[in-house]
Amino acid sequence: MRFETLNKYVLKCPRCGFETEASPYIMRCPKCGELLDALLIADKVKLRWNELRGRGVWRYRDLLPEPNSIVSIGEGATPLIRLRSHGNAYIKFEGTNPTGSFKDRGMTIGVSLASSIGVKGVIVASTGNTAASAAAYSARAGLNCIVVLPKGGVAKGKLGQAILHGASIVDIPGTFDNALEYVLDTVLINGSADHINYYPLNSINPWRLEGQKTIAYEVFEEVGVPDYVFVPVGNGGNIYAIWKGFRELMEHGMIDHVPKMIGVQASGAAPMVRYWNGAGEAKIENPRTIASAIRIGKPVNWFRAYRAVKYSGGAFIEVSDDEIIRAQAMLGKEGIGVEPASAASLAGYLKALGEGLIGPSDKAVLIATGHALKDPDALLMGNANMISISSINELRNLVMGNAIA
Ligand SMILES: Cc1ncc(COP(=O)(O)O)c(C=O)c1O
Ligand SMILES: N[C@@H](CCOP(=O)(O)O)C(=O)O
Repeated sequence: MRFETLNKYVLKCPRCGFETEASPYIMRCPKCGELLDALLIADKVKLRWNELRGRGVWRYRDLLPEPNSIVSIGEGATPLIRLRSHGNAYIKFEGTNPTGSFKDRGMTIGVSLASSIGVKGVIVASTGNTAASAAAYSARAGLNCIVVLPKGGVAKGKLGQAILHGASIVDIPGTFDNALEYVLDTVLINGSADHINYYPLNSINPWRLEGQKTIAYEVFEEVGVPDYVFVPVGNGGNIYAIWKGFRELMEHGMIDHVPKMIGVQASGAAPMVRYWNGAGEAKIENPRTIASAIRIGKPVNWFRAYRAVKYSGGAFIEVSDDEIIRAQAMLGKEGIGVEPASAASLAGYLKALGEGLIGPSDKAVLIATGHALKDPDALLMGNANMISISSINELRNLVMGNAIA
């Protein structure tokens, strides 16, 4: 069956070269099992960069799937904020997306596609943000949504969002890696989801990642090609998507090189760093970190993430939970509220600067993937500037006087 909405794409296996007509359902290579890349066919793309209209993800529709009807809540067009403390570093603040994370860029494409192929609902495994986003977009589309979560492993804000948007919440014992295994074993047969009424929208789905690649397009419009892009890495889809976006700009003659992609992981959950350093497979058991969004031991997109870093000339680095929390507080002092996983990109940037991996004059974009309100417990662990008073006079003294530093 031919899918008109995807007709400017082909699906290709990056490992064995298998190629097939684009389909919303086929996600893994039927020959070797690798995740398939959705590649634009150059002569089917009519890119009119100077005529781009609108804001956000769909501004770049020339380079995206084009479903008949679009399910959108206003995703993308996030601010790029220059750090006061480090003038060559810019925060791409994905926390301003409709559900507070970069996942919305992908869900607008994924849920639009799900809607146009006529499934009953969507299904995801999640550490929380994918669940919140899938729940909101499927509610918008009038589709059911099943979210499979590691019991006790999801921050309250995200769980609350999934509840608010009416998702069916299934929790399982174990980690996110177990949850994803449950979902993939349920929905994929020979790498395809064509037999099932619930459309999988984790990052194995190459169409969802097409939405996330628009981060690269926005960065390009805002500051050109930075020297480095720092990305927190969990399941590994986002760093690949951003690299793919820059690669496509290069393939269409808009730029002549891509930025070096730096994948940042928490040291207790750093399978990509382990693989990068030649210390074993990109897998660890029992990942541990305060940054629950990236508490992932077996990144399903490990090969995609690896290619993004390797072919851009970047690196994978790890940061401790203390460094993450310090970076979160530092951003807080600049008025930018991010959840712990998102602060990993600043923590990684500071580490890379400190170790001389990058220089202070290099232009770096740090992807701040999710909003601070996602994880209120992490915020409440910080040192509060709380002062208890019991009279108006005490407040007057504070305001008039010297009691507040
Ligand atoms: C806030 C946040 N940051 C970073 C990540 C990591 O992204 P990826 O899984 O695409 O590597 C996730 C989810 O995985 C996330 O929710
Ligand atoms: N942090 C993610 C983990 C799942 O990643 P996905 O990109 O495969 O959906 C989440 O928010 O659940």
